[in-house]
Amino acid sequence: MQPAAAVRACGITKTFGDVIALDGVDLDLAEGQIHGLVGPNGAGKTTLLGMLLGLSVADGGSLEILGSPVGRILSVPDGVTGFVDGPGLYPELTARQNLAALVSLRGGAGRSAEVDELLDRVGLIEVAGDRVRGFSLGMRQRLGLAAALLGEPRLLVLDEPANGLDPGGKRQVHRVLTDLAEAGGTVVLSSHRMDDLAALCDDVTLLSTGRVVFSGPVHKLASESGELDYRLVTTDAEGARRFADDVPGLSRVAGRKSQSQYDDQSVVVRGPEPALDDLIARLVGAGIAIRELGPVVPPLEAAFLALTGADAGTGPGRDADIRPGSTPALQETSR
Ligand SMILES: Nc1ncnc2c1ncn2[C@@H]1O[C@H](COP(=O)(O)OP(=O)(O)OP(=O)(O)O)[C@@H](O)[C@H]1O
Repeated sequence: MQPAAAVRACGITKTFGDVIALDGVDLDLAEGQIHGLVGPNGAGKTTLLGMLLGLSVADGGSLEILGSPVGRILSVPDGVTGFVDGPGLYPELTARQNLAALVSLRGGAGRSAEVDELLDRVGLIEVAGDRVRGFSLGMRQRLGLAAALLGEPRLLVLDEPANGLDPGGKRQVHRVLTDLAEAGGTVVLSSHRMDDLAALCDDVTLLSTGRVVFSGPVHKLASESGELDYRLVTTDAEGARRFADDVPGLSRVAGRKSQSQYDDQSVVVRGPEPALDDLIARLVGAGIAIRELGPVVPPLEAAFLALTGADAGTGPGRDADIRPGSTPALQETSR
């Protein structure tokens, strides 16, 4: 049986004056899923998330949240929580008092055990008695997440929840979100970090200028990357270049200078995977060992750039194929 839909959006439009923020967006989120929303700055992610939180209404299209239709009024069903543009917190109150205030606003006095349990889950129990005014960005994010988790939401909506988090904090937040989804809750979050989305999300929706340009499993998005550039570091760079020039379908491209100690020994090639396999087999056959091999731009990032039309000139050596016999000059970048 298909899981029930937590969100069903069809043809959502939203304009701000002349700006079309959302332009016929469809979104189907199954219950128990973690869904990622990704896209360039200004793509419409926050606008869409705000709508799911009842902070704004669509100009056109239909929206159903947790089985209830949402009309043209600012409201969403019970069980929807989250934040966009950072969590709203009381700076003069402590972390514990912030959560307790929310509990009592919702008529749930006497649930202090839940408050402390949540503070513990997001890694703030040690600073539960400190005023939020002195909290770092990452600590505020953690507290905002704890606030959103009060009362066990059925749909949790988060705008860049990993913003400002250190690696440990990120892992903690990932665990909290995964636990919620395993318990049947639905999470929809935006992020600019493709690696975070890959680690966390079942499906992703890629928005570009208010339109959906991809929606589906993360691994399928990766397969939209087209041909990738691969950097190879071998024990014989000159030999590797010669072999690369001989492999049909493979071209050598100029690599950007990276921090790698192997820069002078690396070769960057572009082509389909079978051609890359052919090169590897030839190198190994010739006794040239491979020390490093990987895509220069990770596949998810490459897919993002390709589908949003943002890849022109961003790849290393784009439009700078190297002819056999020439020496690849590593390009300096400003990074
Ligand atoms: N309240 C508003 N008034 C006017 N324009 C707005 C408003 N909110 C959003 N926009 C515009 O709508 C478009 C989409 O904005 P939105 O904030 O949804 O994008 P985003 O994908 O979240 O971007 P970012 O990654 O930079 O946060 C942008 O062009 C933005 O300038």
